Amino acid sequence: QQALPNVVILATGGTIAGAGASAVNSATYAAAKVGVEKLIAGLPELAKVANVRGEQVFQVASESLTNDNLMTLAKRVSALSKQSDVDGIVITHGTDTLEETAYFLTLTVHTNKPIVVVGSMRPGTALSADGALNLYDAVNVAGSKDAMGKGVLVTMGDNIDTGRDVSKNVNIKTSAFSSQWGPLGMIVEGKNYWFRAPVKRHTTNSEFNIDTITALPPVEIAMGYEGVSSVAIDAIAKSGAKALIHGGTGNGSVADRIVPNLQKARTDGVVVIRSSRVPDGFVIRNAEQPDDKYDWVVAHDLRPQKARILAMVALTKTNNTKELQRIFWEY
Ligand SMILES: NC(=O)CC[C@H](N)C(=O)O
Repeated sequence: QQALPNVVILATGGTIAGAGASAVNSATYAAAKVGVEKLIAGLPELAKVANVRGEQVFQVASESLTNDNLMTLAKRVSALSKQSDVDGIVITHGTDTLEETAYFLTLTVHTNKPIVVVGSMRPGTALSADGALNLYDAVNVAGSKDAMGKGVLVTMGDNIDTGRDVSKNVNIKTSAFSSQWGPLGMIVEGKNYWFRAPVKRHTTNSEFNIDTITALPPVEIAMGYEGVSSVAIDAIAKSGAKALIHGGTGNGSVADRIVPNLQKARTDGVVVIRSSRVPDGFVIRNAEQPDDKYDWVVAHDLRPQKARILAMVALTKTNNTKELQRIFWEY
């Protein structure tokens, strides 16, 4: 149909493509089973709001996605976004690492067109499955002119969140996804209701571009906890990692006994980035630890797994810690 927007669904697997043995299997099921053609055929309402076509990019549970997968997906999104016969792109994705992929696309794909990442918490075979409405919402948003220029979006549970801010904060429940700074809006019966817009740099305003990224450097994460030892930090420092994200306690605090190990990692050329295991709030530079003195970077409000994504992308351009800190403030 002429009047409808053209939306491409890139399917990667996850529970939204999952199947259980019976309708009561909401938690015990196999992810990444149903192909994109079947997903589209199972939701005839999509054809009323967009000309939809699908591509099966992967068929995996998202915890198994690799950096290479991430680049393959982003390059495909970028290529499609340049096509005049594509108005918007939806990526169906497992929810476990959806927030990381959404942030990666936010940082690296240069387009104004809506890109929407979506998943579900229950397989389509389950009672009260959430995937159908989430996908319907995603296609609606991807085909909407008013969603243009807002970066990469996530439609879960009627909300429209930014790919940057959103995280999986609950497992099991369908209300799994939220952003500490709030959603941008809601979608109800196919209509978008916007309440705010993102201020962090994204997509067309990003200094990073997937079209010119050929490899992502290894970046690892070490957690902070009572009784922490230097085992993880020392192993990471020796592994060839270009950066180490420390998911510290509280405001990114670091146990005094492992500070020398982190200092050594830094002296040996590993970028040390202080994040926090506390989901919300943000890490203050030179509070808890003297970051200027140690030449460490703070992760702003990014959780360790999001800080890792930004660090990998930023390190494709620079390993200067002043530049990296600027990047962590801006994106
Ligand atoms: N709800 C889900 O999508 C989780 C399924 C699976 N662990 C994944 O992330 O792909």
